[in-house]
Amino acid sequence: MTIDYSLYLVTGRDLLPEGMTYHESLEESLRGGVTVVQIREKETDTLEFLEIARESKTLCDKYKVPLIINDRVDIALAVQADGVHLGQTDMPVHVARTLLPPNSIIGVSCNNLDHVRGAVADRVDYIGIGAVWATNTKNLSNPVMGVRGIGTLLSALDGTDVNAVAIGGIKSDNLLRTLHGSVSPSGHKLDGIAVVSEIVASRDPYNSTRTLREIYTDFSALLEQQGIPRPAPTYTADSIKAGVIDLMRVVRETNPLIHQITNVVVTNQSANATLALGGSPIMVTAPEEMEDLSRILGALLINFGTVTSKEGMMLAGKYANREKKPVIFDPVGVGATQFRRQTAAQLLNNWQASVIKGNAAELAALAQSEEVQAKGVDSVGPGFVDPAKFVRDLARRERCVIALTGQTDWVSDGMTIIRLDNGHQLLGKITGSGCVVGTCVALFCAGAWAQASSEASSGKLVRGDMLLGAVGGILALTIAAEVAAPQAGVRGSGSFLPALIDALYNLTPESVLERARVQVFC
Ligand SMILES: Nc1ncnc2c1ncn2[C@@H]1O[C@H](COP(=O)(O)OP(=O)(O)OP(=O)(O)O)[C@@H](O)[C@H]1O
Ligand SMILES: Cc1ncsc1CCO
Repeated sequence: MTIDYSLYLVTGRDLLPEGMTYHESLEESLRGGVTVVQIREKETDTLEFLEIARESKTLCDKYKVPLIINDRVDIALAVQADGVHLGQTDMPVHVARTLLPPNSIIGVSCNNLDHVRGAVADRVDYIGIGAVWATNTKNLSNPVMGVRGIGTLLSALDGTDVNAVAIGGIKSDNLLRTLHGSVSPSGHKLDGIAVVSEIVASRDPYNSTRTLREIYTDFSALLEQQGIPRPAPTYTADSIKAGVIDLMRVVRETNPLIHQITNVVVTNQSANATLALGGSPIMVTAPEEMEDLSRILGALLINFGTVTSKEGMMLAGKYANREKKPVIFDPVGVGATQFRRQTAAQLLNNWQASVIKGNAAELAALAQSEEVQAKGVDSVGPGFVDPAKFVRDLARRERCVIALTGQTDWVSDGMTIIRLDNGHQLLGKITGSGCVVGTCVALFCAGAWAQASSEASSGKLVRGDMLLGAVGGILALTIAAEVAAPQAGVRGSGSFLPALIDALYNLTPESVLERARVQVFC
């Protein structure tokens, strides 16, 4: 039997809001579009469970939705349910199979690779993987694995026809993030998501279900679109330059608020660079402020050069994702310490970056490559043998734009690769030039966000062309450096910095068009 796992409801009567009957809640969620129903009644006596199962079966039949019973093979048999869902300590799959009619659906809960391998060997129909997020729902005491954990387990399903549903704390405000992030490095995706309290505890289960359905459908439509090859070439060097000067105009006209959680070394120069290019900086770190800020900001920059509030970084990215705002991540010195490696992994598990920007050593550490070595926050040595392939592969793995900085800058969204050859060697002589690149990228991404329509971002985790935003930010700073360095007052790196801010302030579209050295590879 083939079933649509996309919106899998797990019931739990203990979560029903006061005044809402089980029957009413289930019927409303079926009307709203749940595609599978699992009844989970851990504490209920057999007779009561049987009654609930009968009532559910009648309702599910009415809406032609399959009914799965948690744990109790006898109840599934008694009400002729479509299948059972088994936990790791419930009846073994092969025993359940001998008891159930042929073609019954069998699903198993998995929270580690051994569970998944076991389920594949047992030829189950689907696995439930979780918990994705922390949850208060009773009976869901599985370890929280985050979207990256889900992706790792999905790898073990490559080449099989076992379906996968993620479970644990999935709500309308993290669904898109869950769907985008829960992908294995080989590209294996979820077949559905299981929801408990967002629907069962809702006073309006019909509309709660519709909202989840809409998000799922938009995401699926986007995936289908991505399967269709793009007409090549989508970008040319000229279209990139024209797009960048247009973003420069949008930034100056819209004066976006750029929220920057950055390091103490560069905070002042980053705020001044933001103002010089026409944006408004806000450099706050307190976790309590993140939700309010997410609604008004144009882009968020998270630079962990000096981590002062990990919680603030966690929340800021989460809320920015919810608002489809650009999130620029600069994992400064990520390879330098174990703490930094762990923090980067935790942050990327919590939110989706729109652009990850770093020097060769930082991006190598993020990609777990030994090819480039670090000295604290600096990159040492000649860099990657094949930087174009490196940025493209990392962009595919992280499903975001990657900007690799250095004497030559490389940017990719996983399809297009762009090489940029502007800059000046004095940029390497001031601290935090890479950090200010991150600020400029955030500004141009905010411009891209302001320019895009909300319809065009349907199903996407961020609104606007982040590839163009990343290229724009890099070109603005590197071209400003070329303009600043030969100025009469510049006698070394000390006087270079204020001249650089002046050059950002006076940057003209003409000088960007004239100087930009852009090469596009598709
Ligand atoms: N020798 C150079 N010639 C031209 N441009 C350079 C040179 N060095 C750096 N740049 C430019 O400076 C910007 C910052 O790059 P870099 O890779 O040095 O950052 P970073 O190492 O992260 O800096 P920091 O850690 O100080 O913030 C890049 O966009 C790059 O184009
Ligand atoms: C020097 C330095 N140390 C931590 S962050 C930073 C700024 C450049 O990355």
